[in-house]
Amino acid sequence: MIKVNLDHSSLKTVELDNNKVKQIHEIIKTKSGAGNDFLGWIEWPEAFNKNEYDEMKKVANSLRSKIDILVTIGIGGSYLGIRAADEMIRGLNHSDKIKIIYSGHTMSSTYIAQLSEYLKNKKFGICVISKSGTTTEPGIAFRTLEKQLIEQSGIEKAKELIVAVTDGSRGALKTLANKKGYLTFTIPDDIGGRFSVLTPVGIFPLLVAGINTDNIFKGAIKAKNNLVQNDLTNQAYKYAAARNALYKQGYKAEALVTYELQMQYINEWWKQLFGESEGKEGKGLFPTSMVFSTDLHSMGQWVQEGPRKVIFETIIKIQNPVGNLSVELDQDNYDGLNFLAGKSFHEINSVAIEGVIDAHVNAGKMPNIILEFEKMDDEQFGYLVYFFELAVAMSGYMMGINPFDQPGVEVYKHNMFKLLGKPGIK
Ligand SMILES: O=P(O)(O)OC[C@H]1O[C@H](O)[C@H](O)[C@@H](O)[C@@H]1O
Repeated sequence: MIKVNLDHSSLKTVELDNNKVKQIHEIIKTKSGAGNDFLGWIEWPEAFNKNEYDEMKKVANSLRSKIDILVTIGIGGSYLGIRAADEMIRGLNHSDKIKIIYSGHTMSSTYIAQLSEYLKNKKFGICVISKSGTTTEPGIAFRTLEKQLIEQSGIEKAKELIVAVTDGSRGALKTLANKKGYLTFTIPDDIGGRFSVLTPVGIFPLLVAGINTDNIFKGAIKAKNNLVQNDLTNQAYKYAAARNALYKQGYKAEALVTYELQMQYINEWWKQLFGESEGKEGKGLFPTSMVFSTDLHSMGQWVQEGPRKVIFETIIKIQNPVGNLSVELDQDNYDGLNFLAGKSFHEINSVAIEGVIDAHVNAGKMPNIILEFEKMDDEQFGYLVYFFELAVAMSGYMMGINPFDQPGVEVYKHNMFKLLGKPGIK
């Protein structure tokens, strides 16, 4: 369901380090590398707690009958994957009765004030998500919106409308939820935040959104069963080895490019996955992203003629679109576009992809890795999550770092707490 095409990458097969891939495959398989206590995502698509899943389905169904809006409150791994899945699967203008609104990923006073205003007199529920249970952004957003929900619905009703997803036993959010009588679902200890979208972090809100999460798991299991080879025939490893080979040649950044507007948050989710996993010890490709053809009209000039050997592109190409409209024939043809009449939008988008690849690779000397995706639905979402998680494990180990920690993120948090006067922080 994902094929890696290196025809336009300028890489020769010998530049991909098959031996290293084989060694690291053993390390991943035997769980003997750095950060090996965070490999729970490997078995998760089959090993997840089925009773908890059934319970989540029940709670989500009951919540669907009581609300119009689900406000999820979370940041980083407790935010991006949910939005990525929702927008990719349901689309940007869907007709499902439940709308998801995201909060807790900003401390912008304007954003929270406007959201709070918007939620006045609306039927909403809250899913507050934090693995550590101590993150400031979701913590303060929850204080505000929880209070509003209680005021709007009364304390007893609010208890039915608030669900927390957090650690099974530790953290302030777990304590708070227990004390106040809010339902909780568990993020396993051995799955880090950025690897957690297939845990209750993503699955519970997506169930509330009416998304078929069985199909998401089906896709993830398919990936788990497909991506078993210990060498470059494994497509996730091939992608990891290719980006490492370009990194070795001196490239500093990788832009993930999608031609599908509703996959913009796949890009955002991917940026956290690769950025937090690899940006360590002075190493790591800078993960950036673009949406084409939108950004060709703003970034296209830089990509075509800016400095070379800085950035390479990884293009997501969708084989089968969801809908397939065609351009209409217009009698007057004032815009001169009748030469496109009868052609489908997908055909035109696909031709654009070919044209752009040719312009960027041949004229622009910009390597392109192509990721061929079969489609853009629930099953494909599960597949791509597993694919990229396995790829980043391989890629991070190839770079010689621990892909499963994020020590650098703590530095800003410490400074912020110090400036805000948090007790016990010097
Ligand atoms: O889920 P939480 O514990 O609230 O964490 C949310 C996010 O914030 C942290 O700063 C980490 O760097 C991320 O990896 C994490 O996804």
